[in-house]
Amino acid sequence: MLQAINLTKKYHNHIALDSLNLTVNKGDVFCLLGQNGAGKTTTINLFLGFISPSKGKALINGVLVQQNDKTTKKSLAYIPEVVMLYSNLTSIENLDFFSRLAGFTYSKEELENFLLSVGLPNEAFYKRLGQYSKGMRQKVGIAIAIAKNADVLLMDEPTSGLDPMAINEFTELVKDLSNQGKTTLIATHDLLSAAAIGTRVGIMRRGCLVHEFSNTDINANELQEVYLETIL
Ligand SMILES: Nc1ncnc2c1ncn2[C@@H]1O[C@H](COP(=O)(O)OP(=O)(O)OP(=O)(O)O)[C@@H](O)[C@H]1O
Repeated sequence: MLQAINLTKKYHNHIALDSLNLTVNKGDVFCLLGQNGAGKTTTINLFLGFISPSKGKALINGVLVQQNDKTTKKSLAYIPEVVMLYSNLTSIENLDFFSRLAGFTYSKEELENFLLSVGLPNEAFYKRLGQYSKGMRQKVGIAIAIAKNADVLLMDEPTSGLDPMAINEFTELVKDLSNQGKTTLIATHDLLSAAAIGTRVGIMRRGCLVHEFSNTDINANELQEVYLETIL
């Protein structure tokens, strides 16, 4: 579970995030929408402990996030827009390396099963990442998150630059993870994906969360209308 309590980040006199109150429960996929500079990445960075709040708290599974404290990082996986992996290693080697870093040692068969579970084709397992598309790299990133046993996933612009087929595969994968009980927070500009994946959707404006919907409250067209009204 993720919680923000009056979470605030100031840079000098500029408020990047203004008293955010948010709870993302187990199994929820919360999609944060908002224009450039609305405060989405700041929110993610505060949960990651990359930056510290000026006021308020970020909690992961009830534990306070603190910069340079590894406690909350163990239950977290971060999928950035471009997943950073070793291009000269295969996906199996990357997965093995990052799993060991997180304290897990898996057999070859177990590693292959993680990659299969995210929909990576067998023939890609032993190819170097340098030959992978963006969508395939992202799948390896998600396999690493699963292998690390992370129950909270933070994603920043995960569908940016993906083709429609890859977006569709990503959507199905996130839904599966949600059904398995993962807690997911996604910062995105992709309204259609947010409407398709989000169990909840929030719209930010100038550091504030100004709207919050459950997926049963709103469809993609209505979401687009509210979004456009919000940013005008
Ligand atoms: N290190 C920093 N120093 C000063 N201001 C910053 C810093 N990081 C972010 N900001 C400011 O904080 C505000 C929120 O930025 P943030 O990156 O969270 O927005 P965003 O919603 O993720 O935007 P985008 O969609 O472009 O990624 C912006 O006004 C940005 O300029």
